Amino acid sequence: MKTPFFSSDSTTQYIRQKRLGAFIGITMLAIAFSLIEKITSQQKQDAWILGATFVLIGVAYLIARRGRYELAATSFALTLTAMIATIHWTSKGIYDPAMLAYPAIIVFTGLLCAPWLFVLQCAIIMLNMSLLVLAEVQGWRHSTPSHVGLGYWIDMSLIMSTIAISVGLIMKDFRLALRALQIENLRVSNSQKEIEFLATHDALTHLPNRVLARDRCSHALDLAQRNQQSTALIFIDLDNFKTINDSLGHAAGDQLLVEMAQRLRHCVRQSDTVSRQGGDEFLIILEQIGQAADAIEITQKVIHQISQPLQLGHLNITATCSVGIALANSAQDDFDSLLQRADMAMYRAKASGRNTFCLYNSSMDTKATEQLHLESKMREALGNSEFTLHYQPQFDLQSGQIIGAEALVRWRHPELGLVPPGKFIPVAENSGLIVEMGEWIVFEACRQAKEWQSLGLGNLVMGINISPIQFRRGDVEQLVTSALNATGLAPELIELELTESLLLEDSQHLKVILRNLRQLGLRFSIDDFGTGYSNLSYLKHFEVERLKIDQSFIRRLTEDAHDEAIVRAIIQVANSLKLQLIAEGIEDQASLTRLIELGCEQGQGYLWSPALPADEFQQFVIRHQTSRAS
Ligand SMILES: Nc1nc2c(ncn2[C@@H]2O[C@H](COP(=O)(O)O[C@H]3[C@@H](O)[C@H](n4cnc5c(=O)[nH]c(N)nc54)O[C@@H]3COP(=O)(O)O)[C@@H](O)[C@H]2O)c(=O)[nH]1
Repeated sequence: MKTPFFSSDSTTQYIRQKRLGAFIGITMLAIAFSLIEKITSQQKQDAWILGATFVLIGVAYLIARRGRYELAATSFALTLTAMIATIHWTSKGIYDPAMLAYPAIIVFTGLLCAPWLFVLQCAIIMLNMSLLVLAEVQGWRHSTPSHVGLGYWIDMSLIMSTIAISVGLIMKDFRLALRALQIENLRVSNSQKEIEFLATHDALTHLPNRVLARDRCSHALDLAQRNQQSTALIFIDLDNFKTINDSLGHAAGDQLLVEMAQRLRHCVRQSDTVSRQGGDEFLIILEQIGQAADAIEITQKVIHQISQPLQLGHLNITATCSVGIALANSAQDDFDSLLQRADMAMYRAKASGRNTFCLYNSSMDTKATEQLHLESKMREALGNSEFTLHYQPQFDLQSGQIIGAEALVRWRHPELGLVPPGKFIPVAENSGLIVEMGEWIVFEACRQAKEWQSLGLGNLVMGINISPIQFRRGDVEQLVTSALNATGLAPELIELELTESLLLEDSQHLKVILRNLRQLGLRFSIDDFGTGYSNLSYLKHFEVERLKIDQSFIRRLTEDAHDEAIVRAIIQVANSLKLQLIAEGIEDQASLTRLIELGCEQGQGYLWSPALPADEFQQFVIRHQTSRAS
């Protein structure tokens, strides 16, 4: 139902209810005064009418108190109309001061009652006045002007003050409603501005988003074309942002992004655009630049600024970034093509060790196409069972016993032949395919280990390489648990080989997974130990059983004093941390002898055997065990 006041929301409803009470109260007071005056001046008829009206309005008041506001307002309006009409006919007709109350009653009904009542009331008043005038004109009734005296003054004053107070209240409501309307308008216009801003800007950093960056870049490309200049797109990706976010929390991550956004803004001119693409990726569009050297200079400034220390809570953090630069060099270049090239260059910068930049060149396209080609072949290979596992035996150097095997994946492609893992594992990692491939590897390695155990080959520990990407994108805990359940292999016979770079991420998520797997009984080793980082503090946070000395140190062990020094240091670290140690890549007797002298306990390498297909490995172990027994 349509309501006669501003709107039907709860605020106006409240105002209407409050006003109904006030109007009834004021009117009852005025009628009470008038009633006293009529009684004292012996105007019995008027006194009866006023008395009846007082009672009826009192009833309306009680109805309102019970929450039936519509009914209360209707009875109040009709009672007043009936009272005035009756007074006109019983008292001084058209000369009666009660005539003055009509406008107030009309306003009241218009404000508080239903529209139909307003129309009905106006019709009743018009009809009543017409009949009064008709009666006067026809001489059926003769109205005498009011006697001007105290009674007249009281009637007029009561009517006028009732109207004045009611109008005053209405004006107050009106002003309140106007103010509410203004505030609402302001709020709407602010929200509209905010929506417009967010359509083109990033909510966290307030930098232009990709939509605006695209627009600015197109504009810059047009301008550069006209002025025979170039446009550079710089793609910035913060290194290890996920680690910071995971370990310090999202609030700290947000603070870092806001700070980095400000630093980037300070690196460029006002006319250049700094944009946030999402996550930890930013873009800079350099307008009207002359040559690549200009973009490189700004990129170096960016790398320097980003690597300045930053206070996050109580920690002093140093962030770094990897940057790709692409320069527009033809009229066909657009935002998307530039972005794709800058992105490729950024990945190249990441691959070459992070905290550096790379300028795009066309050879990257060839490499990228090759990788895409390999990636699609790998997807097919997974379906066609072209992957297989080879196993390299691992030895106890004192006893000469085989203690385990490392599972190493191989790809036999029908046309490409045997593709080395060094070529396809990085592509699988970049594309995320390593997750699916890794699932197959874990299941197959567990199945094979169980089979050998059942065949009586002994309790060989199976080493399985797990890529950091599997921890980030896959569910390693779930994977290993289901592989163990499915094959029935004892968890102690599995060793997951982790990379140093993974443990350096120091993520809470990783700690939880490793702790849960350790509780199952699994072992862990650190692969390629010694190649990565001098800071070994991560060994405190992650419990591992074994370090694997990288083969690059073993290869020149007997020729290079440096390598020997490193191997000796690693052996000392392992001894003091009470960790097992295995040297990989042992190819000759001299290296083996030296390693035993230095105190290394375990080894693997071509000296004994390369990684072998499962059946050959089985024969190898049987031969080895037989020769040792005889
Ligand atoms: N995530 C996974 N990564 C895997 C898996 N299988 C292999 N890989 C990784 O690929 C890289 C290359 O592996 P591969 O070509 O198999 O080379 C391994 C050995 O064959 C080789 N090796 C062993 N002994 C010798 C030796 O005496 N001389 C010599 N020149 N090479 C030798 O070394 C590689 C051992 O690698 P790792 O112990 O892992 O460091 C390699 O990085 C593999 O990790 C997989 O299933 N998942």
